[in-house]
Amino acid sequence: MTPMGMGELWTQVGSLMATTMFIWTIINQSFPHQFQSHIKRYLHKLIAFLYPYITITFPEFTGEHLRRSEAFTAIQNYLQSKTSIHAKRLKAEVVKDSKSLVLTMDDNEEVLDEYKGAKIWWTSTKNIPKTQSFSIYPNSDERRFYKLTFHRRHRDIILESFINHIMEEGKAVEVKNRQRKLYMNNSETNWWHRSNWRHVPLEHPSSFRTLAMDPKMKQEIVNELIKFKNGKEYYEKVGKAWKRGFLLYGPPGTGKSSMIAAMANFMEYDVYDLELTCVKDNSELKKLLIDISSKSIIVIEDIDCSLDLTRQREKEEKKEKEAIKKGEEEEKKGSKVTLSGLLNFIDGIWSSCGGERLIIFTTNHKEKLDEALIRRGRMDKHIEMSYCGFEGFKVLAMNYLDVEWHDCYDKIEQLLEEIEVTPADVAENLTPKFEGEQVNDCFKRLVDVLEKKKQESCENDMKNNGIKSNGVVAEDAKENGDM
Ligand SMILES: Nc1ncnc2c1ncn2[C@@H]1O[C@H](COP(=O)(O)OP(=O)(O)OP(=O)(O)O)[C@@H](O)[C@H]1O
Ligand SMILES: [Mg+2]
Repeated sequence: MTPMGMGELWTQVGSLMATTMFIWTIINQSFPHQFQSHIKRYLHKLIAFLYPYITITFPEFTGEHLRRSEAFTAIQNYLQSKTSIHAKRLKAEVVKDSKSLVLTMDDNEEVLDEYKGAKIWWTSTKNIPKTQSFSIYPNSDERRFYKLTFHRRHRDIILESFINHIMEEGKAVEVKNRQRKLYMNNSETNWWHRSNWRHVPLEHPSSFRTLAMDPKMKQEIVNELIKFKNGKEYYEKVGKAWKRGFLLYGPPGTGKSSMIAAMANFMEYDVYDLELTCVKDNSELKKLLIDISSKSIIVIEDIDCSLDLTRQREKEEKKEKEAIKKGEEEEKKGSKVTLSGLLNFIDGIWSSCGGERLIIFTTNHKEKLDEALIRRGRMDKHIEMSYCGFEGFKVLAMNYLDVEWHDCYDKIEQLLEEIEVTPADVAENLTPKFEGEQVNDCFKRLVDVLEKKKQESCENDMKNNGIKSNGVVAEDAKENGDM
């Protein structure tokens, strides 16, 4: 049956119902009471025979506080693709937190859907307000509904699995369409801005395709992320909170921040950039943690610089004594977050609320960090971001110059084996400096820079060896009593 056919059927059924009501009134007046119950039963059978459809209504707002219904939003998202293909009258709406316009079917439009062989009709309707009144809330009469109509023989399929199916599909579309956010912790909360986090849209273009690093390692990380994303049941089975810690370490400019952005884009997660020095104490840290949603990455960049957490346990006693000496005045300054507070943040009982989270620390000096902070289980995977190798260079050349191979590649490969240069340096030299700069010129600049670096490093080696050998000569001379 076409959607139009369905509409026509309803019109006919409407007039049939009116006729039935009319006959019913006559029966009520003319027939004795004992006949009425028989007639009533047959009339119900007749109506059910003529109209074997069931309707479920999903209103837009629910509850006393007129909250937007989750089911309505899920259906709106679920119907998007079907609406744009089948509906003739569409409505384009800007929906909160969505990165693009959402196309919905216009009022009184009808869309046919199918699920496991069952035909389903979706209609969008709106209650017209009877009275005009001013209110900050939508008029109680002026509410939209989605109506779901299906044949009663499909009752089980619809109620048992179709409703769950649309909720899941709708939520998945919402996650895909939402504008992801980059949050930073708010050092000042006041009565007009009480949230612990501020946010901006997350629009970093980094991806695993553009990341220059060992391809094997890259693939390993991607596989691990996929496993994590699909790991809800696995984490439940092993009785662990659904989160994973990554430690990214390596010299400046090797792509640690770019890796975080690539991970966020790949996972479609929000990023919470936690600046520890702005957090007053451990209890504020806990409050921040509670406000973090699931499907997110919590990042603490340069963890070795954030707080004096490095080898803190060793220093603990010494520090305590110093604190007493300096008095309370001194303690009031800066952050009072302790190592144990941070450890609790990562894997304490509170850290499991929310679920589906990655925690990433970055550092330039892994060796400076306290063992407890980075042990497996807290920072499950340690990823070294290192100097640019030939494979990484090829990715950068493709990104920046769209070149797969060039005559100078052999030379560059050899140079990259001999010297240490960061991907950031390589990228900078491959970037055309003016409109129309030739690929050859960019490669020549890079080769020149690499050769210069090689020469500098040779000179440094020679100098160091010289000092060393002079030193040895001096020592030998001392031993022999020549000096
Ligand atoms: N591995 C890489 N792949 C692609 N681009 C890179 C890579 N490493 C660095 N870059 C380029 O260099 C710039 C700086 O890199 P990034 O900020 O990721 O380095 P970092 O390791 O976080 O440095 P820092 O330790 O100073 O924070 C990036 O904007 C990016 O363009
Ligand atoms: Mg960085």
